[in-house]
Amino acid sequence: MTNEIPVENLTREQAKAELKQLADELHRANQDYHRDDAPVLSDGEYDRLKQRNLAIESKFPDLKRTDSPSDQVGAAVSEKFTKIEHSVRMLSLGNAFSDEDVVEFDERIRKFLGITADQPLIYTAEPKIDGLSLSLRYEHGELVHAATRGDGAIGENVTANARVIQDIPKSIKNAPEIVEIRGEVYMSHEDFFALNKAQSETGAKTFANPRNAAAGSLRQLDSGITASRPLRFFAYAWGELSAPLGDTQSQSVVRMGEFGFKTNSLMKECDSPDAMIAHYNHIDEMRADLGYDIDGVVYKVDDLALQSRLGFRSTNPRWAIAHKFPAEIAHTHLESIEIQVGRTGALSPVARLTPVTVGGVVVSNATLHNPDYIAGRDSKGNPIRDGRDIRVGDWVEVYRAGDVIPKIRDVDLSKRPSDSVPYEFPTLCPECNSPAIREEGDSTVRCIGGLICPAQAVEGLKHFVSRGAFDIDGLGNKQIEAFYHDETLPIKTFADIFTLETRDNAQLAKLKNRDGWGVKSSENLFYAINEKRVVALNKLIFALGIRHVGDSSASLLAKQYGSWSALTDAIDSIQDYQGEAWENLLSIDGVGDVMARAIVDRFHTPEQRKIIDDLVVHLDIQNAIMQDNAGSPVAGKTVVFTGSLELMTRAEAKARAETMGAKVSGSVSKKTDIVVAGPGAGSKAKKAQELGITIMDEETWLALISAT
Ligand SMILES: NC(=O)c1ccc[n+]([C@@H]2O[C@H](COP(=O)([O-])OP(=O)(O)OC[C@H]3O[C@@H](n4cnc5c(N)ncnc54)[C@H](O)[C@@H]3O)[C@@H](O)[C@H]2O)c1
Ligand SMILES: [Zn+2]
Repeated sequence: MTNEIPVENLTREQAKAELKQLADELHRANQDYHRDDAPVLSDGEYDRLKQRNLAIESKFPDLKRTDSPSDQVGAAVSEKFTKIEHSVRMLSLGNAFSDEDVVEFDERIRKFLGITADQPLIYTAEPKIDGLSLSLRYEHGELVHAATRGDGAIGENVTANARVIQDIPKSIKNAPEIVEIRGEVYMSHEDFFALNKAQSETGAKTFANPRNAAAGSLRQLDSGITASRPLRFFAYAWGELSAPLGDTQSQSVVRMGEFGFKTNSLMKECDSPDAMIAHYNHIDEMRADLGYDIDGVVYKVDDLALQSRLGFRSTNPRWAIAHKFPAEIAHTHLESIEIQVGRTGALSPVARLTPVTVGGVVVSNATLHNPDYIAGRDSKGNPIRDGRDIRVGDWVEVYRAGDVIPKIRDVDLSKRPSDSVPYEFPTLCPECNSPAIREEGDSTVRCIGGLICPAQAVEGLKHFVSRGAFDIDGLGNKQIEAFYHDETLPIKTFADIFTLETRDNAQLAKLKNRDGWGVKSSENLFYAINEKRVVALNKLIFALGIRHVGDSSASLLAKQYGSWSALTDAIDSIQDYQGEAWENLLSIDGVGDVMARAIVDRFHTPEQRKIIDDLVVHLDIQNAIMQDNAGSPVAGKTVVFTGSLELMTRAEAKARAETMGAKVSGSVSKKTDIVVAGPGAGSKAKKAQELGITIMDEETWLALISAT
């Protein structure tokens, strides 16, 4: 919704229609998030839609719907659970997104209560835990039931599950007859990572963030599953009480601690908006080191007598507000910088971060682009971030926009450790120790090791088998990694893929004994590989993974040269990036100097060339219909030369035929279209005659192909 109309310009009609649409969208988002633990929108986007809905409603109060999302808490309970009606409603919180919002919150409260600016008013400020809320009812000190928030009035009965959470006491001492303790069920970062790892090892579903993991784990029908999940609980509020727990918010929380609940040690009493904001900033700074997710800071009026005078408004208490952290931005430590080597040898710096949840997703890596970006320069050499460089140990600002890879936007110099040193970009490839070089005008540093570099070799193989290239069923990234490192039956080069079956049989079917492979799956793999021995020229060129040559460039090259031999002959004849063949290559629309050099370099480097030559002997490469030959009389035809040729050599005849879009074959079959027979043509000409195939002499053939 980038081109949405500003709220002040909306007509009544538009406002009405949009309120309907927002109600639907937010209703759906609430169900995805609260009932199904599977949000589709990011939290930032959800908050934005909700704010817009609110803004439209305040401009057109009479258009506010009866099912307005502003009046709803969470989502209706899932049918999976029995229901529990809350004796005191479980509410949501109003939001503050800026410091001004906090100041206004204080002003509103003072105005409501008639407390002037010079009179004291105490607030508590505490982390807003990003989990899901749970209400625990104790009667005579015994836990009798536990319920999720649900839609605020009716929650899901998760009593059996609450009983298996360690932080939740089964009974409490010295408590009033009826006590409802409310708080947040959450999962620590460490436990979240361990759970996801275990889940993925058993092929079970993994969770996007600790909140979803906590919600998914609590809302289980089998409490055995809940018990196996490391859930934690912080107490911060209460529902029905037969006697108060204290006179203030702070006292009540202390009392809950005495009952045996965990309470948050970062809760602080503040006497002004400034103090609240200062504590918010302090908590923001600690955020990355807490070990669990928080998404803001909650401020509450401390005095419970004032809280009850303030009361509620729709779905929120008037006496509290959640000051949210910006959803798509987070701050964290840069623990180290790692270099990843890609298929083209590019050394990509990756920041390893202390995990932090940004926009609902846990982020532990971010791209640092290239050496310049780390040093604080853009591609033109202009300073970025005012020239601030990025160092290991720094405190950095991470952001995500949409679904893109997280990035580091800025660094806080005030938090830089005094012993930190500027990052030195490696001059050797970390994978193969070959020199890593930065070419003129290129912001990227590259390993020159080519396919002797294991990183490039593995990435090159992954590309080779990818869709759009050889696309071999059953041979994906995971299998390539495994085969590359396998000792008995390795795949180190392209050709190794096509010799896999022979090598395997020679070793008495080793593959089928390997982990994850059986007779059937190895046979399937060999079948899939054999199917791909016949390959279109453009696919082969693309599969080689030559730098700058994507699939459309590969098709252009294939159309230009028509055949593999024409292509290699042309490139082999190029010297010092000059001459006719070089000019021809450059003349292809879409092939520039940089790409042309990359192609020539690839074919002219002996080790690299050997890899290609070793590969093509296993393939049946199909010619491309050449662009210029769309009208060629022999385009797409299969030609056989037999007998001795007098006007040209065999190699030349083949190359020229291929240049014209024909396919040259060594033997005559039903698929043959033309047989060019020179003197002494024997059995092939005879067979052609029997099959009724066109037979012509060399001269006629030459006339035919030069006619166009
Ligand atoms: N991505 C989505 O599609 C989607 C959908 C719905 C909701 N959401 C997210 O949830 C938020 C709204 O959910 P909400 O209704 O739970 O409101 P909320 O998260 O803004 O605030 C209310 C909740 O805060 C929790 N909380 C944590 N620590 C607390 C503390 N110390 N004191 C008091 N309460 C504390 C309680 O569970 C309480 O119910 C949105 O802002 C959004 O971030 C996202
Ligand atoms: Zn290398």
